[in-house]
Amino acid sequence: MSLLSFEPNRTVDFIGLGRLCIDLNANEIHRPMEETRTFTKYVGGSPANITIAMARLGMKTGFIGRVSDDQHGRFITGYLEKEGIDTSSVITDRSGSVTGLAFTEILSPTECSILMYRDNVADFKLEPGDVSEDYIKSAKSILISGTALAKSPSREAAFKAIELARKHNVVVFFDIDYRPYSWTTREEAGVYCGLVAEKSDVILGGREEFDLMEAVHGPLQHNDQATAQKWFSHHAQIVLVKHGGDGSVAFTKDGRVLTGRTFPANVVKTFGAGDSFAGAFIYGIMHGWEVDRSQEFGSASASIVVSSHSCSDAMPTVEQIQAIIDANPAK
Ligand SMILES: Nc1ncnc2c1ncn2[C@@H]1O[C@H](COP(=O)(O)OP(=O)(O)OP(=O)(O)O)[C@@H](O)[C@H]1O
Ligand SMILES: O=C(O)C[C@@H](O)[C@H](O)C(=O)CO
Repeated sequence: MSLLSFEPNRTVDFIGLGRLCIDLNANEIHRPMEETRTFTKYVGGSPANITIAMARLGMKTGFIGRVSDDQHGRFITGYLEKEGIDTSSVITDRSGSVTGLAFTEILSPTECSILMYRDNVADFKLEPGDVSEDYIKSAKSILISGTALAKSPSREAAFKAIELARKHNVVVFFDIDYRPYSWTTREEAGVYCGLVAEKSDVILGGREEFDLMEAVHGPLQHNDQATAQKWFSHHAQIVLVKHGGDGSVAFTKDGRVLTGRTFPANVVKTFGAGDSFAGAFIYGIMHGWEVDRSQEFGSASASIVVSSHSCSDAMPTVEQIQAIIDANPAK
């Protein structure tokens, strides 16, 4: 019995909301960024990556966000359109804002860091007026990423989108996506992410991201099962806790606990695992797959993206993911 019901007669399967940025991934890997001379430019931003993942998997997708009024903003919008993502709610911000830049440093396959330039970014200029009720009610699902809650008016736009989603039976996926550089304090992040988690149908996050919310919306459990029960007392039907190379654990409101395995990877960089996992996991859930099959699909996708230099460009197709699964049958 499916835990979630997606409205059948909707023109859009999935809408992402939040940051549209640019990743500048160091080409000279295995050295500090001080020694890096060249970077490769990709579209980035966690919700953008996840939406691109969904589009690459053949889903009808759209995005609600703002881009800067410059070459970077046009690059991002053009890329989304080439991927078949509807950009009718991607707005060019004309306040002089800039595009968020993520400079990534790849010291080793397991030591990666991101240097974020996010002053005056366009994505935080998203306004409640940019969120169209007609657009929201045209969708089966919407993704809210936690960082969209870090600054106003983006915060209010995200809350408006959630209220409209609830009103029109649009399934709300919440990726906690805690990025310290965008928040004033951890407590602030905990407050707002917790308020969104209370309204969400599916919550994805790492252990420390759930701890962040529980520090405010207490009690602190450091226990995945207890964490899931907490959010089931609100709206959640699925709580998924990501554990990096150790896989993931999914909890369903009807009492199931499902462990997601990982797949072998020639790891180039660790980041991008969460976004690729989320895109393929959500794909599975939206196709009515069992949660554990969706976890497996997400993990296989992540193994491809962590083995790649990029995040968005590397998001795989259904066939590519299935090939990983077929080559690594469960024991
Ligand atoms: N080194 C790895 N090799 C193979 N699969 C991995 C690896 N790291 C993560 N994964 C897969 O990706 C999923 C999500 O990874 P993780 O828990 O690191 O998410 P995250 O912290 O959100 O990632 P990100 O670094 O993109 O923010 C894991 O549950 C696992 O299935
Ligand atoms: O989400 C960000 O702002 C950074 C991403 O663009 C980057 O690709 C990443 O860290 C993915 O996990």
